[in-house]
Amino acid sequence: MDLKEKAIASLKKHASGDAFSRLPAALPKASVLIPLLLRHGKLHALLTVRSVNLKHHAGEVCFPGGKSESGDTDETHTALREAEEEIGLPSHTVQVICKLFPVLNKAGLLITPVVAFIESSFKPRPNADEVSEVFTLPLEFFTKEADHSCYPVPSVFGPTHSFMYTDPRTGHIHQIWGLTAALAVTVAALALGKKPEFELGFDLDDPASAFRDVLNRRLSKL
Ligand SMILES: CC(C)(COP(=O)(O)O)[C@@H](O)C(=O)NCCC(=O)NCCSC(=O)CC(=O)O
Ligand SMILES: Nc1ncnc2c1ncn2[C@@H]1O[C@H](COP(=O)(O)O)[C@@H](OP(=O)(O)O)[C@H]1O
Ligand SMILES: [Mg+2]
Repeated sequence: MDLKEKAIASLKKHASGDAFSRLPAALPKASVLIPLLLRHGKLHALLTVRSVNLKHHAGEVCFPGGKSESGDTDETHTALREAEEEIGLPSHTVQVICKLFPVLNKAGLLITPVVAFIESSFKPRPNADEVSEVFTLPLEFFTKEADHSCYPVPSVFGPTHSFMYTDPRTGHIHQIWGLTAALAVTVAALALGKKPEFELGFDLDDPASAFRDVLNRRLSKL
């Protein structure tokens, strides 16, 4: 099996399917697309920098995504629609792999991560109202200790992870932390079949249990 096939097989083992379709319908929902691609024979992930003019998470690094709209058929549709709106990613060129377990953010938004492969030749067209920059980085970056720090402050699940990534293409230094870092670490570990060099805070052999526990704890407080 090549790198991409291995990643797909491994990610699919952790697919949540529709296990969470019976959560309270009143919970506001959002999706993020975690776009993976092959570059120079390695798996990479694509991230965006949010416009500084946005009301929420201004200037932060995040995956393409956003809130569910009434016309969306499901969580995957939301992720693909948002990625098309934000970075001009044509939905028909995306190979969706699976949905992972949803996470509840501090604002009470239930966020479903949708993992997908995109074409290596994709050229982003950022929508300047929402996205100021798009960059890709090797997925294995999220398994290394070198540019990583961890704070005991609880994030969506486990402690808060933070990475400082210097993009060799632009020289820009990006901080990737909180929800986005947690998702990136999880997907990197699953797709590469490689435990991070640092303590993650949950069992990688069964991330679903960690997600479910945190979600149930948060839901019981709503
Ligand atoms: C997917 C969102 C939650 C909603 O999309 P939209 O704002 O409508 O475009 C998006 O805001 C998002 O991905 N936010 C997280 C960005 C991030 O990871 N920032 C780091 C710290 S905040 C955090 O960890 C999560 C939290 O708020 O609980
Ligand atoms: N054309 C536009 N101009 C400015 N902001 C826009 C916009 N379209 C969407 N937004 C804002 O961008 C944010 C993300 O939207 P989405 O969920 O579609 O990704 C939302 O704001 P906040 O979440 O910051 O309040 C939304 O109001
Ligand atoms: Mg968005």
